[in-house]
This record gives sequence, structure tokens and C-alpha cells, in this order.
Amino acid sequence: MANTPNPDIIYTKVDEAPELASASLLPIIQRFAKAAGVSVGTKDISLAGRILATFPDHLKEDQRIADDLAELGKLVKTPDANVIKLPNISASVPQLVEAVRELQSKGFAVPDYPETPDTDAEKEIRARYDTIKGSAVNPVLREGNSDRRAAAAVKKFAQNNPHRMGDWSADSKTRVAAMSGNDFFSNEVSATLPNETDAKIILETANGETVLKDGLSYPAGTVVDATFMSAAALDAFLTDEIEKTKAEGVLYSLHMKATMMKVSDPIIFGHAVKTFLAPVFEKYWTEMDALGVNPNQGLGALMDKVEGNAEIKAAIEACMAERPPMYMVDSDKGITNLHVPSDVIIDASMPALIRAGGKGWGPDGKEADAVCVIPDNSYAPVYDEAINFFKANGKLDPATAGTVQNLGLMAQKAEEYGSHPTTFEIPEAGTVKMILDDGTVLHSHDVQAGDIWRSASARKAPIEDWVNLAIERQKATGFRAIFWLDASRAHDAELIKYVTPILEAKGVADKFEIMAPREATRASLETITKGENTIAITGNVLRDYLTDLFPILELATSAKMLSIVKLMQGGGLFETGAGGSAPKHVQQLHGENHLRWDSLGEFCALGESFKFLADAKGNAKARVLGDAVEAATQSILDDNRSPGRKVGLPDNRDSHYWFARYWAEALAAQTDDTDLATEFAPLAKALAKDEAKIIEELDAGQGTPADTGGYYLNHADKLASVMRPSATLNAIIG
Ligand SMILES: NC(=O)C1=CN([C@@H]2O[C@H](COP(=O)(O)OP(=O)(O)OC[C@H]3O[C@@H](n4cnc5c(N)ncnc54)[C@H](OP(=O)(O)O)[C@@H]3O)[C@@H](O)[C@H]2O)C=CC1
Ligand SMILES: O=C(O)CCC(=O)C(=O)O
Ligand SMILES: [Mg+2]
Repeated sequence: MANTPNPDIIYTKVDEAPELASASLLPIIQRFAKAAGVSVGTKDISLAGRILATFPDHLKEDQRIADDLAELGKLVKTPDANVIKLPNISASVPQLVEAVRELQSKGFAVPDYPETPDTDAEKEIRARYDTIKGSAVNPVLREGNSDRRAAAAVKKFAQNNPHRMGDWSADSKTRVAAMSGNDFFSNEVSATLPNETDAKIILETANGETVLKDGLSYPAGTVVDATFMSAAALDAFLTDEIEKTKAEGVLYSLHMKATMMKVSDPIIFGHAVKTFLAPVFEKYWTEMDALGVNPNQGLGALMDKVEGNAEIKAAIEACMAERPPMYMVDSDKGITNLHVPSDVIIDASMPALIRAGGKGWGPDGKEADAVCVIPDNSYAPVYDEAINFFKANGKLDPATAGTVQNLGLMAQKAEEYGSHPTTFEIPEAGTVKMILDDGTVLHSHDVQAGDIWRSASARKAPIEDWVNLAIERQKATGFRAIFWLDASRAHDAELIKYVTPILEAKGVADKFEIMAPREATRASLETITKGENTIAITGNVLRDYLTDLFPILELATSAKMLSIVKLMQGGGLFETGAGGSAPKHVQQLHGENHLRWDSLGEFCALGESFKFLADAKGNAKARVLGDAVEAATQSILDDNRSPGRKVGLPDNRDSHYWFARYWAEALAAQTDDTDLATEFAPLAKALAKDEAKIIEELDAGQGTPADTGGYYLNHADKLASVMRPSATLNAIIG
């Protein structure tokens, strides 16, 4: 665990499909980087790594690992940061429990996850696990705002090779259902703090006062919001939508972000489970409670807990038979939308449904229209409007559509995505107050037991940085630029008070529009339908939602996105793609040794990282490497070398061979650096000469199961032998 100097570039060690891909790609990157004197090292932010790093006191000396996330968290606050960040698991409780089980089975004595901690020791363990749960990594690393867009070559490729889109018909019954009031959207209040201040949050009830949170501290200029969702209104809404969905004869679906919104959304998910199975919960709650059922963890965990009770199981079956058919995660295996809170994640799930023409998979394994329940109305209008647009105008044509780029306010845990420490499920009716250190009551809400209250904030420096980045991007592109802000929403109105004066002071107010999310969705879809382009300048949640929505419509996937985070202290964070870690791809690799993960996001991030390094460290060779990465990425697209979806087709490993070859060829061909040209010419030649042999070796194993020695924690040697099966390629790479 000794402190060694950081490598020039840090490539994160993650989970699932991107981690499998890294086993093949990273050795290639390291070999090429070395030629420019650039070291590329790893830091472990995987779920398994996070668990091990959090419980050193439970492990043997030789099993302990450093807390890489803590180190990275410090590094991103320095100008030296140059981090390539791959997607990692934001763990729901079922995922966390599985990972713990796997580690224990491998001889790591990490403690069980205490679902209902009683003793102080259990509470302490639970508190440590809570730091690992949900989106525990991204908010730590994201010390800058987000610039996500498709690289020009990627967009052009999508236009020239349009993907299949599901047809939309005007009479599609698919619709979005959101609450009409008493949700986070309608209860929001917001204020901008004139001075630096400490604050606390208290709950006053008939029985006295409880401090929910103390020791909050905000710099001057922070926009501080408070809001709550009424549990009674939520239940009434869900109950009503279940009935309506049944009457409409379509699938019932719920779309949440239980991973990132790790406190509020699992509770809302739990309400959805409870209302769907309302008769069962009413009749059997005492027994279910005794069995340890927690609805927030989903129907899957619930079924496990009641496994031994035939009466409850029969009641569940009878209830499900009366309910509308559910949108399925895996109809073959009977996994429903409500099984696991992290299976259906709104940013990816809604765009996939829209791309499919408004269709989801039903229990019968057939596609059908669906009611999409998105309880809170803050951002639901985006999907509602997109669906209305496609019903009226038919599907988008990726061959002619322009693009929607995104500039997102993300730095320093901006907005809802930083609200977890200040989110509470209210234990008892009363009044929640946020009180500043001078005694001012900044915000106050009357609440009932079970309501979900939360406060979110956005700081001045990140807001100003975001507006300035938007000005830069608009100037660089000339695109239509829209701030997606709703003047009638409390939080957005405070942001507009920042945005307008900056635009005016810089004399660019006429280049920007400000529109509420619904209007901005329509304007953006109209713009790209005409083949024109636009920049969506959004808050943190819409940053996340839109950088899956538009790429999935325009490019078929968000995996190919360029995601740059210009860190506020001068460093660079280069995220790969805009999506997640694709669990289905791991299943396919383990089952039939085919990895359909596309590393195009990694290629884009790598090019940017080298170029950033060139500027930051004055390393001209790094620029040559970066330019050659771009040329190689272009060749991958031009020659169609991306992985195929089905077993037997070229996969992720083949695409890495081609990437190495094109990269070496571009280096050999360039004239800016003769050393690099001389070094890579023979490598390029060897890769070309042995093409047939390498491809044969890479593909030989496809069609049979592959053992990587684990799911959350792979065995390094087994993983390498699966992901680097070509001895010929390995010898050339060295
Ligand atoms: N930045 C981050 O760290 C993020 C992490 N996550 C985490 O990822 C996990 C899965 O999330 P989920 O919402 O299912 O989203 P994913 O983006 O992982 O998956 C959705 C689908 O998108 C397609 N896809 C995504 N990336 C690629 C790629 N590189 N190549 C090819 N296809 C791709 C796959 O489609 P198909 O199966 O049809 O091939 C995949 O099933 C969760 O644990 C979540 O917490 C999620 C988002 C961002
Ligand atoms: O951190 C997470 O949980 C998800 C992040 C995400 O979806 C994104 O950044 O697009
Ligand atoms: Mg996302």
C-alpha cells in the first residue's frame, strides 16, 4: 500500500463488460503509450474493490487493498489529473449482497450486509456499506461539468449506416404517467444564499424536535432547494395507474434511478412494489415483516424471503393474475420490472423503449405498448413530449437527423444527484425546517409520516463555470443553444438569475434560448428532424437522461459518446461513453464466449486523454499518439470493425486487434515524429502479416462457455486467458 507516484494517465478498473474489455485493451494501450514515455496505470473503483478497501480490518494482511477511490478523489482536485473513467456499477442492495457473497466464497472475510442492523457493531458495518451503495464513485470524481457529444466521425457513421428503429404509430397506447401534484416538482422551494453559512435540518413534531442533519456548510451564492414527495399522494397515484393500465390493456412499467438516487428512489420503488401487491401486503404484512421482507429491495428479494410460505406465494400469484401484465426485464426467466431496483434504470430504459417505437417486452415474451410510470413530474415531461412527438411525426430518421449535444451542470455534486445526505423518509408527521446558523428558517414544509423530504444544492463556482462552458461550445459550433430551465420551477428560477446576467455581460444573450424541459424537448426534436444541431445546456439529471436519450435515438447507443469532464482545478476526466456496464454482455461472454461490448467510447476518451496530456505536460509524442488514436477510431468505423451482437461474429477482442493495427499504421504513416514512425512500422507490418492467424486464434473459443473466475471479482489469469486468447497477438504486443 506504499505511495507510489501517480502514472501519467489513470485507467480505472471497473466491473462487468467494460472490465472484461479492459483485460484485452489495456495491455495494448500501455504498450503504445510507453513509446511516448507515457505511463498508464490503474486505480480500482470496482464494486468488489470498494468493498475490500472499506473493510481492511476484516481481511488478512495480504488481502488488503488501498482505497483507490479516496486517492482519486484527491487527485481530481489537482491540475495533474488525467483519468480515463469507465462505467462502474452503482450498486443496489441486491447487487451489493451478491458481491459480498462472492467475495466471502473466495476467502475474503468481509462482513454480511446487515439489512436490519440492531447492535452498534452492525450499525457501524451498515454505515460503512452505505458509503459503497448506489452511485458512490461518479459524484466523487466529477469535480467538473460535463461535455457530452458524439464525435463528428461517429455521427457521420451513424448517418451513413442508420440503425433500425421501431415504428411509431399515431394510435400507440404508450404514454408517460406522472403525479399531478404533491411531488418533488410541485413542492419545491429554492433560495440563493447571499453569504457563506452553516445550516441544519430539523423535524418538529408533537413530541419534540429531531435533528435530521447538522453541520451542513454552504459557500456564498449556493442555490439551496428543499422539497418533498407525499407518500399518500404517491400511493394514490400508483394505485390509480395500476387500474388505468389494466383498463387500457397495456404493460405496466416503472422507470426510476434507484442507483444514483440511492436514498429517495429505492423508497419510491418500494411504494410501487407495495401498491402492485397491495392485497398481499394488507393481509400478510405481519408475516412478511417477520420474514425480513423489505419492499424497497424488489419483488425478487421478496420472493426469496417468502419461499417457504405456500400461502403467501399463492396470494402473490393470485394478485399478479389480477394485475395488468408487467413490462419484463427477462420474460424467459420471469424477471419483472419490479424484481430488482437496479434492473430498470430510467436513463437507459426510457430511450430503449422509445427507440423500439414505444414497445416493451411483456410476460408472454411479446412486444407491447406500455404505460411508463415516472412518479415525479420534474423531468417526466421530457419523455412524455418525446413520445407525443413521435406519435405525431413518426420515428426519427437517423440517416438525416442532426444531433443534440449536452453541457451539463455536474460539478461538486450539483442538484438532485448530490442530495443523498440530505434526503429523509419522514418518521412522524411534523414540520421539516432548514435553519441557517443565524437562525433564519430558509425552508419549511409540513410533512406526514412516510413522506420523502430532500434538499439539493448547486454551488456558485460550478454554475458560473457551466454557463461559461456553454458560451464556449456555442461559439465553437454556432449551434442553436438552449438552456433547459423552467422559469416557473423554484430551482430553475434561481439558476436563471445566474445565467441571464452572464450571457448579457458577455454580449451573447441573443445566441441562447431558455425553455422548460417540455418545450426544449419539442424544440430539440424539431431541430434535429430538420437535420440541424443543438446544444442542450442542462442541470445534472437532464445531463444524465439526455445523454442516453438522444444518442440512443441518433446512434443506436450511448456507448459511442465522447464524455469530457473539464475538472475545475485544471485536470481532465475522460469518461467512456455515456452508458453503464452492460450486465447482459457478461452473461453472454460467460455463456458463449462472445463479448459484444463496443469499446468505441474508450477509443474516444483515450484520444482526448493523450491530447490533454500533450498540452498539460508539453509532450509532443503524446499528441502524435492521440492523433493516431483518432485516425484508428475513424478506420474502425469506416471499415465496420465494431463488435457484432451475436456469437460467431467478430467481437470486442477482434475490434481491439483492429484498433491496435490501425493505431500502429497511423503512427507508422505520420511524419511529425520519426522515432514513433520507426518504432511502429514493424509492429504494423507484423499485425497485418498475421491477420488471419490472429483472427482465427481470437475467435476459436466462441460458442462455448468462458470462465473468468468470477462475476464481481474476476481471476486475473483466467480473465486474461479468455480475453487475450491469441498468442500471436500477445507476442506482437509484448
Ligand atoms: N457512468 C457510469 O458509471 C454508469 C454506470 N451505470 C451502471 O451500469 C449498470 C447497468 O446499467 P443499465 O442502465 O442497464 O445501462 P447499460 O448502459 O449498462 O446497458 C443498457 C444497454 O445499452 C447497451 N450498451 C451499453 N453500453 C454498451 C457498449 N459499450 N457496447 C454495446 N452496447 C452497450 C447494451 O444493449 P444490448 O444489451 O442490447 O447490447 C446494454 O444492455 C448499473 O449497475 C448502473 O449502475 C449506468 C450508467 C452509467
Ligand atoms: O453514477 C451513476 O449511477 C450513473 C451515472 C450515469 O448514468 C451517467 O453519468 O450517465
Ligand atoms: Mg446515464
